[in-house]
Amino acid sequence: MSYIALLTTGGTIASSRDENGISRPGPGALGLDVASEVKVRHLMSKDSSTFDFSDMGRIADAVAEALVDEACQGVVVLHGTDTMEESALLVDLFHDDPRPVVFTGAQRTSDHDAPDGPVNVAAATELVLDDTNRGRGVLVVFGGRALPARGLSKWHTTDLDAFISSAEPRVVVPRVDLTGVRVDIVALYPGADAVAIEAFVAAGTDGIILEATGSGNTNAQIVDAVKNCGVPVVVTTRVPVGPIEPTYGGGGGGADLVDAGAVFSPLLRAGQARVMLAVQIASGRS
Ligand SMILES: NC(=O)C[C@H](N)C(=O)O
Repeated sequence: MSYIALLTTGGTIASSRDENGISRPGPGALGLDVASEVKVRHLMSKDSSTFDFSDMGRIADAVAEALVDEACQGVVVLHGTDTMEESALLVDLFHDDPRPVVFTGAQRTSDHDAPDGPVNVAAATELVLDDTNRGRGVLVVFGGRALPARGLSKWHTTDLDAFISSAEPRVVVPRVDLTGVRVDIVALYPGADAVAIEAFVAAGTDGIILEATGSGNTNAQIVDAVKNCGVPVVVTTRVPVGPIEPTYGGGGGGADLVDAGAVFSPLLRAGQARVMLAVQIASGRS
């Protein structure tokens, strides 16, 4: 009999609040009425902000393992919203199977008066069962919308419609292990200097994501630090929406960053640009 594989990882959807109102993921009931054609596998019970590359790799492995069975129609992954964009992208990069993989979660805990988790899970399972979603890669179903994982970012801390997506074209790459890869994100702002870049290089970073201002701009000190850092540098922006382009000069513009050796991420924001660069670094090693 065919079925949907449901992988749980924790997050608010699996959380309840203690007497002080603090939310913590628990191993117990998700408050869901899962249909009999759903096979649940509890992977972990963590807040997604605590995830590292090995946790994300475990999720990618579990998705691949679930899809080994031909009777599995697709996979739903329950995941915290804080880093869903990173895990969903990692799974999407390796997902070369037409069956849908859908991430979802919740903004409200399962003990909330009006939890959003059950509706999101129902929407995610419906999406897996709809054949028109075959071949679309990894999707995120949340707050009434289905978005591609590629280009996803969390745009609202509490709204039930928590994500936006810039829908980059999909490219699938061979699976790699990210263990031991270190990619750091440097936030840029007026007056930023080389200290963070130099500290990450001293700590042994393999690559740096610059979360630049505007369409991908900064100042001459950062451009100099990029020129001298000796590791790959990818430029993204702190602006939530819009293309990232090297269209400015003047010493600290995006065009100067490119001249200094940086590469632009046309749409991905920092979290996903970091996963993408880590996969590229790991692929170069294997
Ligand atoms: N809404 C959520 O799921 C947030 C939670 N901190 C998590 O990412 O695990």
